Amino acid sequence: GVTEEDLARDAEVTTSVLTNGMGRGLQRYSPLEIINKKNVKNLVPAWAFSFGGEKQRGQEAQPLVHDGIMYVTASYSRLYAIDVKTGEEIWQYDARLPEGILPCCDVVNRGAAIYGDNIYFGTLDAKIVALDLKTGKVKWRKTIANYKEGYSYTAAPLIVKGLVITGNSGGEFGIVGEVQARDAETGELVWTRPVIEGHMGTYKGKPSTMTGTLNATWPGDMWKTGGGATWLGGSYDADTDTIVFGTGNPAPWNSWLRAAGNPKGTEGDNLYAASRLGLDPATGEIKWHFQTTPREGWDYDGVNEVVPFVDGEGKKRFATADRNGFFYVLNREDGKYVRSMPFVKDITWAKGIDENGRPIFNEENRPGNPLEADGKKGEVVFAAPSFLGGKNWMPMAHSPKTGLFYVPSNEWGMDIWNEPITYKKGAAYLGAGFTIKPLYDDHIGSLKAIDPTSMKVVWEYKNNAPLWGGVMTTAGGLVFMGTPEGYLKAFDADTGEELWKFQTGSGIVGQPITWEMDGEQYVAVTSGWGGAVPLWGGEVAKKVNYLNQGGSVWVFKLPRQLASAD
Ligand SMILES: O=C(O)c1cc(C(=O)O)c2c(n1)C(=O)C(=O)c1cc(C(=O)O)[nH]c1-2
Ligand SMILES: [Ca+2]
Repeated sequence: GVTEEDLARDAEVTTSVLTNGMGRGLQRYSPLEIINKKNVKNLVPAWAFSFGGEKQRGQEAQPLVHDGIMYVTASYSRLYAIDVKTGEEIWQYDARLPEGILPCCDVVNRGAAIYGDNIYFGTLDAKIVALDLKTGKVKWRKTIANYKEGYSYTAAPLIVKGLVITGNSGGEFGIVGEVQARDAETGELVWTRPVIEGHMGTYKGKPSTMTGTLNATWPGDMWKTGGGATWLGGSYDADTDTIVFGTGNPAPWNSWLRAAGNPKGTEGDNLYAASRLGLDPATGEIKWHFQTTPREGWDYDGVNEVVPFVDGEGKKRFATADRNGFFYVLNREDGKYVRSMPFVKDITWAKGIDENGRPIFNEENRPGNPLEADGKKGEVVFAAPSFLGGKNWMPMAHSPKTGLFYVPSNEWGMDIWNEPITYKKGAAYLGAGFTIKPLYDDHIGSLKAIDPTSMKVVWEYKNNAPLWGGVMTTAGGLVFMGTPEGYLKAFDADTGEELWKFQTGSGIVGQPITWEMDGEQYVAVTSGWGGAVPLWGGEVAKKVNYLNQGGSVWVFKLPRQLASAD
């Protein structure tokens, strides 16, 4: 079976991909260099596999490869085991979702996790399932939360020291964000860590510690339905033995309902929504927090992946590119702010970031309070980035070789306004309206190579449609990324020059991987347009409504005889 040591070495071992992120640090970097800048043009398809049915919605998964089998999840909470040599199906599992599930942003699933003889994945009805790797038989199935209250699940689980660690989704329904750890063998809960102040964590079935201080940064009872969904899963920094989870938007979106009126210092910050939390994997206790958007009011979820790396000065850091448009470097020991830069162009909501990492707000760019207007609709503001973010869920990659981060971003804005809202269990809890708009005629998507030490953009690749897929980089000097237009592309990691592309037949919102088999290097990515853009993208959704849906995984290889060819 797969051990903790195997997971710890996943970033270095090139013959398998056992974890989300190609290593629990989520660098999405492969030391493989069989495919390089010169020969990448000879990359050809090896096989493709269809997920079948009418269920062709967004395919956001990262595949895994282990012991001759590819494991890949698909929309509507399905999981496939495929012979990695031939592309033939070995088994499939369909979670058969109940009526009435409430995912905010398409029926996506971002991937699975392998440990022991099991594979684990979460389903849209907020359950976590353990399946036998060889047969696909269910070993156990546990409830993360009640889907009827608006909870769902879309992320890849994280495995650390025999624990299956999951977050939750539902920030648009007034749920409470939480991280849970289960015994991988039995599925029994070991600890829970709610992320909103005032809620009680548990350890082995007993109350552990309260998160924060009751009513310190939330007015009245608003903490009870405060959001902060931990919907993108976490990373693990082995050097400091810390699990890092981001937390989503506070609920409701209307930030006037979460405002101060509270004399205790950090009034109305709404901790720990729109934050990053460093957790102790053994107990779920919070070691540190860093809030990117206090009293968030534009739907800037703070869930983005936190990636441990070593910077140009040899210091151990974390990097994270927030939905709010700023790229942050944090200290690895305590999560303290080190430096930041805007990574999209026309940020309106903040003038910048102060020396403590706190945004310097443009208060006039906060959507207005309905109570200061006609009581029904507050003042409309045009804000950028749009609520879908300078960067949404799609993960960046880091190359220790170039030292750069490759950040998939989008340049767009929105009209946004607030409305009154009261909480009703299982109903949308926004108190806001919005229309997303492009900022430039020729592009929305922008892949940026960012130097995390000098804080400069080294190169940029502009894409017409918004980017919605993950990025991967390799020691061969390459960056791989898919586009909604359907291409998987390879770029020169130093210059951004496009070196190869292949049309997969539907938009790519998946996450590429690479591995080595019989001395040849392979690349795989899922294809199938979807996710939040077609559902929530306003004028941008109209602009890209010609894109076709799909549902497949594509596998490419560099044939041995073409590895040295010009
Ligand atoms: O607050 C939440 O619980 C939550 C969950 C999810 C999700 O689980 O997919 C998304 C969002 N928020 C969100 O704000 C968002 O823009 C988004 C985009 C996507 C996607 O897969 O395209 N999911 C989500
Ligand atoms: Ca959200």
